Amino acid sequence: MRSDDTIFATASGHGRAAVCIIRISGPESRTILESLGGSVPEPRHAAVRILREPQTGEPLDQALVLWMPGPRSFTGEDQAELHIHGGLATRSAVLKALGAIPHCRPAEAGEFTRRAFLNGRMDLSQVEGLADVIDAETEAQRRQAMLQLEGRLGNAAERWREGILQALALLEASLDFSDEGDVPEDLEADILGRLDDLRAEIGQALANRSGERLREGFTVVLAGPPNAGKSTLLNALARRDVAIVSPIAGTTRDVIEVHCDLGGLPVVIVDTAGLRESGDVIEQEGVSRARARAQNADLVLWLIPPEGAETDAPQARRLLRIGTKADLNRKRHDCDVSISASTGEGLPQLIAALEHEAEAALGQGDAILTRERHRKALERAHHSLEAGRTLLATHGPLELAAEEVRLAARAVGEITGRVDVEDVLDRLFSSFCIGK
Ligand SMILES: Nc1nc2c(c(=O)[nH]1)N(C=O)[C@@H](CNc1ccc(C(=O)N[C@@H](CCC(=O)O)C(=O)O)cc1)CN2
Ligand SMILES: Nc1nc2c(ncn2[C@@H]2O[C@H](COP(=O)(O)OP(=O)(O)OP(=O)(O)O)[C@@H](O)[C@H]2O)c(=O)[nH]1
Ligand SMILES: [Mg+2]
Repeated sequence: MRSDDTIFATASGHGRAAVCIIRISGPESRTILESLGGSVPEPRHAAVRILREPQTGEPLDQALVLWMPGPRSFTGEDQAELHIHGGLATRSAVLKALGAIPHCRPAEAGEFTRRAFLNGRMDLSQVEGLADVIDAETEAQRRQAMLQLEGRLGNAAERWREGILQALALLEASLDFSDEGDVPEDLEADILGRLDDLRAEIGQALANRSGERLREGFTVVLAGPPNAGKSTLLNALARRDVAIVSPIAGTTRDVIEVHCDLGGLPVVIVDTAGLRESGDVIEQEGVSRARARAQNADLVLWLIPPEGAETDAPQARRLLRIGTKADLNRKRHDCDVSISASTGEGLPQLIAALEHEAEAALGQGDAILTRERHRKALERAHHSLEAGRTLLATHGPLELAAEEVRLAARAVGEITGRVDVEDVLDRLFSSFCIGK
């Protein structure tokens, strides 16, 4: 796709709506605004215009228009916005008129943000933060994403990279000045101190895994024998009728996921097939999916009906035993919590326990790293710093020590995209919606 095209897209939702925003970015933006709206308003000041079909002069709509010349715009290039009436025919008429303008084409998913990145308006970590702001479903996710969009991760990564490059400069200088390959003692101690400090800081960021989990949500799998009341509990927690409930054992076969907000924290509740040996191949497939999900869950709720469970609980990282159907007056005493999804008894306690578990695992958004990509890059940096400092301390070849430090700087640079990250870009930008 040509990056000197002028691109346009609907930036608002796609149904019938009160107002629809069409955004335009690229060199033809000003000309387009003139040919549709007659005249261009003051930069960044909204003005009302009648939009007309450029060829025929036919009025298409009344709109609020914005002119945002580059580089002081979201994309860093000339941008315009049309805030039109949100009817379907209005939208297609305006989009059709735009499509007929030379060098002007519909935008690809994430292309506005890609241009903002390419024009240096935001770094890669901020682009990820923006994607997460759009996808945030709970308050804690929004807060974490917003901190990343504001540059918390990017600034830390840049600071680390500069520190590593300074240590590298000292190392390279000593390489040039020492004929024996020996670094003066005080300089060696200085470089070692710097490398160790950086390694410790990066190690600290790596130690906090809660950012990734907050981004993805805390996964709770409901598991238990058939008829234990798993789907009934899912419906109660979701407060809507998501899963089919019946007195027939083996009702649920597919894995059903519901995203919940528990006290601002994202919790994904997963209903699964009741665990039992079954001759039915479809049910058996459901059972093996249930076991797999339980194994990967942050928490398994093992639901035990009054009559008990014939099967053992599945393998799980963490498991709470929940006695179900407490209203049947046959309460079990071998459980962490007793509930009745019919009467609501015990549900507040269960929800409080879930909130507590989620909070312990997700923290309060104080983690700097939020994706596996960040962790992988910093693990490589950490490893190279370690290798570099060991080579230096044991008077190994200085060239090799310098190379390790160089690798560390490059690995940290991947976080902001200051070094080649081509493979990451396509995947990241295509995860955006069209118009962003
Ligand atoms: N109508 C509308 N709302 C929107 C956006 C948009 O593009 N259009 N955004 C986008 O998706 C977000 C806001 N993002 C933006 C970020 C920077 C600039 C910008 O032009 N910044 C200039 C300063 C402008 C000024 O100070 O008046 C700059 O940083 O130099 C614009 C939008 C959310 N809301
Ligand atoms: N009395 C009583 N009955 C319940 C309660 N919870 C569920 N049931 C009933 O138990 C039966 C099974 O409930 P489900 O929620 O479908 O059980 P399940 O664990 O999802 O079962 P499978 O999908 O077959 O594994 C239904 O008839 C429910 O109405 C409860 O708290 N009290
Ligand atoms: Mg079920």
